[in-house]
This record gives sequence, C-alpha cells and structure tokens, in this order.
Amino acid sequence: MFSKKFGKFFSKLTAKTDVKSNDETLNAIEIEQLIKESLTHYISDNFPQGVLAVCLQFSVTQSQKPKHKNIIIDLLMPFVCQGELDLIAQSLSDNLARTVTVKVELAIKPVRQFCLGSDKNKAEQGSTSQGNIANIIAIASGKGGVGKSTTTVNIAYALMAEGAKVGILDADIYGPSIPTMLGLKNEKPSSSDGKLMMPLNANGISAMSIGFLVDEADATVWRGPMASTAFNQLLNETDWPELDYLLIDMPPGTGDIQLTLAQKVPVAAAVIVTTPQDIALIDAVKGIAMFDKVKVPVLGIIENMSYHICEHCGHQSYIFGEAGAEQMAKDQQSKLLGQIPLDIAIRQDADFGESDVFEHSTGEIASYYRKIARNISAQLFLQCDNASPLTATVTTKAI
Ligand SMILES: Nc1ncnc2c1ncn2[C@@H]1O[C@H](COP(=O)(O)OP(=O)(O)OP(=O)(O)O)[C@@H](O)[C@H]1O
Repeated sequence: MFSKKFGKFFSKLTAKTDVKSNDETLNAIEIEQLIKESLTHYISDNFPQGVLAVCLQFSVTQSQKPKHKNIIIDLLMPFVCQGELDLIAQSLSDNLARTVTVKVELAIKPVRQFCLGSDKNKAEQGSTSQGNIANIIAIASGKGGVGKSTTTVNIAYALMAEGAKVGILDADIYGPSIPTMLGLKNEKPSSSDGKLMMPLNANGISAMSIGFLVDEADATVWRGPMASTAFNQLLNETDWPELDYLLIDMPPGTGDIQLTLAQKVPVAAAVIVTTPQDIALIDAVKGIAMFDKVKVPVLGIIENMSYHICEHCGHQSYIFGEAGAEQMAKDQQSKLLGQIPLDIAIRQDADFGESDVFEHSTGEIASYYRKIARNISAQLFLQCDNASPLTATVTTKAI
C-alpha cells in the first residue's frame, strides 16, 4: 500500500488507478503522464520542488511484450538520488502492477563557488590543478575520535553506490588512518611522468594520503607550515581522475592548520561530524564558526555513534546522549544530514580495511550512509549551485 511519506502523488495515483480499475486500460500516453505527475508532485527534503524541477533529461520506455510490460524511467540528474528514486519506482510498480525501474545517470557540475569564483584564488585553483574534480567537500570535526575518518570512507563508498565517481584526500597529516581503512596500508603511489603521483585505488575510490608517502611517526612531528605545504602537494601533485566529489578528511580541531587548509583549498562546502556528546557538540559548533569565517558553506551535521542497539535484546541505548546533534543543527540553523549507530561491524570493517557499504550496498548499514551521501550531494546542489531551483532569481523591470 502507499506510504504516507509520498503524500500527494500517491493519492493521485490511487485516484487514477481506481478510475481505470487496472493498468490494462491505461494507454502508453496515460502511463507516461501519470509518471510525470508522480515525479512532479513528489516532495522531499532533497526534492523541495519535485523531481522534474531539477531533472536535466527525462524519458520513459514502455516494453509492449505481453508478459514483460516493464517500464524504464531514465533520468539525468545533478546530484545522487538513485536510492530515493528506487522507492518511487517501487510505489509506481505497486500502483501500475508493472515492473517500473528508475535509471539515474549523473551530470554533477562544479557548484557556484567554483564556477563564478567568489574568491579569485580559489577559482584559479579550481580551473587548473584540480580541473578533473567537480567538487571538493571537507569532512571535519571539532573534536578528535568522533569517527570522522570512518564516516569519510563510508560516505565515499555510499556516494559510489549511488553512482558517483569519488576520491578521498587524507589531510589528517598527524594521524592518517585512511590507508588502513581503505585496506591500502603499506602501499605506495607510483608516477608515470616523475611529476604527478597516481592516486591509489580501493574498490573504485581514488585515494591519496601522507600515510602513503612517509612514516606516521615522521608526519606527526611536522609543524603547521610544513604540514600545510605537504597537504598542498598531495592535492596538486596527484593525477586525479575525473571525480564528481573529492572528500577531504580534515585533521580534527579548529586551529591554525585547519583554518589554513580550509582557506587554501578550493573547497565547495564542508560537513561536520560529531557524536551526541556535549563536549563533541561544543567543538562541532567551533568547526561551523571556522568555516563561516573562511566563507565555506556548511551543508550540515552528521551525528555518529548516535545510539547502540543491543545485539541480544534489541534495546536501543543512547550511550553518548540523545538527539544532541539535532538540537545543535537547529540552533545553528544548519541541517542534520543523518545519524549513524554505534555498531561493532563498522569498527571491525574500519580496522580491517573493509566496508559493509561496499560489500552490501543495499544492507542496513549502507542505508544510513547512502541516505547521508544523498543528502550531502543534494544539499550541495540546492544550497550552492546556480542551477538550483532554490537560487533566488532577480528580475529587473524596464521603466
Ligand atoms: N559508527 C561507529 N560504530 C562503531 N565504531 C565506530 C563508528 N565510527 C567510528 N568508529 C570507531 O571509532 C574509532 C575512531 O574513529 P575514527 O578514527 O574514524 O575517528 P576520527 O574522528 O577520524 O579520529 P581522529 O580525529 O583522531 O582522526 C575507530 O576505532 C573507529 O573504528
């Protein structure tokens, strides 16, 4: 039956199908019209004005074979949304008594900040050394140990599961854990021309980390300027393939080094990871203030280790406090991008260089991260892109 969540368009579908009694009586034009209406009236946080308002291309193919009356909806979209549109396809399938599949192709463009270059220096960097990268997103936390690197890796896999091309740059110069988490410990990058390094590849994710180049012990004694120079080299002297998103795993904290990185890199936007614990939330607020200072938009907050579900009795316990990030997001007029439970499988995967999001991309753990990945991608488009339907248009009247 129809889920309440889909509201208006389901009632329209119900009305239509009730009138016609079954889909045999709906002709191809009516079906296409019904699908268009459904996509137009579907409203959610990531589609505040419906799916078709942001869709770049739309077509419906209806197979007429008597036993396989499948319907395929092809959409060209500016942000990842396959997981959300699969739910619409499921409801359409139920309503039309046909197998409806939505196929999303992505056309992810650099957001406004890159294109227009509100900061000349940033725009120049964006159009030269990182020309293959559409959008750089900083994943930051005020406090250390809240799960920022683990979240970065799993969001990268989640974006990939949603169809995007993704890379990770480990800027956590003082404690690079990305090589371990991606199963690339002890690997070294190669160079074909002696100038640019080839990023390493973990199941399709391109990765670069200071951990690939120097011993952890050596990097930890670096001072601010040295760390910042090393980071710039990692970003600019890597032969990045074409990427929709490069996620930067920022060093924890809100000091000079973080501020310098946020200023030097053409970051399109930032995301803050926190636990619901008060001391983590206080530092997360400082993180938001830091990005505000350098005019990098903060897309929202991810609450990690939100709760733990007992594997024996299923009881949900709020070990680090309840709903802290939700309240903080409200106070800061930001968005809660999602919550991730404290789960032993997430910790084990991180230690062994594996990811459940990659291995079971339709599983429960993957669903938390994929939802967050969709929210990040959509919010980047909606909040920052010129083509967003939410961008205010200024009209001038001739007098
Ligand atoms: N949702 C989770 N469930 C279970 N364990 C988790 C979860 N998120 C992170 N962890 C574990 O918590 C520890 C800290 O995580 P991680 O290294 O990602 O934090 P961090 O914020 O990047 O740390 P640092 O700031 O020191 O770099 C790791 O052992 C990781 O496996």
